Amino acid sequence: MKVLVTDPIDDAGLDALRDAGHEVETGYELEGEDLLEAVSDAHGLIVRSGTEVTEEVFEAADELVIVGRAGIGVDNIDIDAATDHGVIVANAPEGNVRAAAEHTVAMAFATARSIPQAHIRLKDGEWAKSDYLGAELNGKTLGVVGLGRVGQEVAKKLDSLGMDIVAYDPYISEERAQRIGAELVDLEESLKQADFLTVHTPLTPETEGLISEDELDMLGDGYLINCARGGVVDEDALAAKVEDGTLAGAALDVFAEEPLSADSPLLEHDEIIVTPHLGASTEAAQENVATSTAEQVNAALVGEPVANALNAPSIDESAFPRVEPYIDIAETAGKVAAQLLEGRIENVEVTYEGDIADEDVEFVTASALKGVFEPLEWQVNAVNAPQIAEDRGVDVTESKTRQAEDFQSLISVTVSNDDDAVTVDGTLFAGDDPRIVRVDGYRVDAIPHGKMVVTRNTDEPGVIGLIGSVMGKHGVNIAGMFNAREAHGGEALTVYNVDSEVPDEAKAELNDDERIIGVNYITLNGQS
Ligand SMILES: NC(=O)C1=CN([C@@H]2O[C@H](COP(=O)(O)OP(=O)(O)OC[C@H]3O[C@@H](n4cnc5c(N)ncnc54)[C@H](O)[C@@H]3O)[C@@H](O)[C@H]2O)C=CC1
Ligand SMILES: O=C(O)C(=O)COP(=O)(O)O
Repeated sequence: MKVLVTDPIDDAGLDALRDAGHEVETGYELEGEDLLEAVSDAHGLIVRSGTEVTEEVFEAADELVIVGRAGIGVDNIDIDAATDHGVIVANAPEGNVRAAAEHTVAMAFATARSIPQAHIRLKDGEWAKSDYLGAELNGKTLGVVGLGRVGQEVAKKLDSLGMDIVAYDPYISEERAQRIGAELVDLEESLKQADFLTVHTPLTPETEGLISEDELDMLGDGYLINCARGGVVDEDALAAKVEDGTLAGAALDVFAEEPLSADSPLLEHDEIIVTPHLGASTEAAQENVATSTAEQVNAALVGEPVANALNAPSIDESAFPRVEPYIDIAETAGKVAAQLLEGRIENVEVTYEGDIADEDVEFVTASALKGVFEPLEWQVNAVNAPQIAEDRGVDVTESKTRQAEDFQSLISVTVSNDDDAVTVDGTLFAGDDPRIVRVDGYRVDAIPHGKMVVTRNTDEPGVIGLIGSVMGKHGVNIAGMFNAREAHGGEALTVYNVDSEVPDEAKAELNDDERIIGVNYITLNGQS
């Protein structure tokens, strides 16, 4: 398969992709139409922060299975569009944390001691010793905005250098903050207390412009460090606060627009020191993130779970072998149920009984939903099926019970609306032999395969013969069948495996017979 890599990643990642047999195409300058063209036959796409992966990219990429982000921030990837197109987005959330934290610490020292400014003057032959009187970090207060992986690492490092730590992060627990020696406060308090404020949030609609003029006023004559994302800090307000001498200094690794334009006001002030988004640029970090991303792309391309998928149901790698055999039968049960229901699907319930109830089944439920929607939608997979359910206003419930009546593990998919409900149960015989064992309450033993017909009829002599002869007349060969009935003389249900599609005339002819209650032709190969 083809993996397109549009930002430079370490060779270790490229080698891992090639070793898995993929064709790797690198295109580090690709944009616009060239990017759309290059991605049109790609199965995997790997980016860093330099590529905007927009809806247009997903529209152009019919074969795309996964976008791997060799790093943390995914603000350059339209994840909603990825989900709509059934494409997994996965990042590498661990590999560059230390590098980003070390860079932040370096930037704190660099701004506090004016290292870049003094360096340039000395290179220019000027011994400007008396112009620089720096600030010590020891004994000062560090305000951390966003106490996630990087924020915590920075807090730990600067705590050990004698700083007091206050942090603002509405999504982490007091206990977590305390464990790393940080006091959780609100944003205002963190700004007021901080001598150095460091930003470590993702860029989201909520964090965009989080640090603007008012917040910088609260920081007063402190230092601001941003090695997270450009848009979190208002650059014009920052430049103005440095210009008017309010802020002592700032150190920025990231910018709202990258590469930073040469006429940015941020470049006009010596007190604002800048690096070109170097936080993750260490050999170790790049090797880590490239390897982790390549592994995830390789996994996705063979249908295995993706460890850090951001928009797909996740499965713990160690649990996957136990869950994997149920993925297909869940999808099949969903497909059969959806095709048997009369009218619109309003609810889907997926029930797990027995051993399978002990497992993390998020992916299996998503596969059942894939089965439910596949007869109705073109591009549905386990990534976008939950979203499709939400978009269509379909209520999805999942339930588990450790008790199983007749099977070691049983998966039931029920689709329903106000007027009707159909339940299809599936299991695995001998560990891996998929079977449909109940349809709408009837015990059957059907091998889910290709094309099937489900008939409901009164239980009386000659009906099966009638069905067989009508099928035969229309050239439909019956490959297998399983018949079940409520009670002698009551209603019966028969599942047939057939070798070809059942023409409408055959269905009509059967439906004309008063002994036939219903005939459903079901295909397990995508759309009906
Ligand atoms: N300069 C560089 O090269 C690098 C930049 N980064 C960036 O650093 C940032 C942090 O990365 P991680 O720590 O790994 O992410 P993370 O997801 O582990 O942590 C982010 C933290 O921000 C918090 N947060 C979210 N919204 C918030 C809000 N409105 N106010 C306050 N806190 C909020 C979250 O609760 C979370 O604890 C990301 O933007 C990432 O892209 C990461 C690595 C390298
Ligand atoms: O991992 C992140 O979030 C980073 O910002 C690193 O970006 P990069 O991979 O160096 O473009």
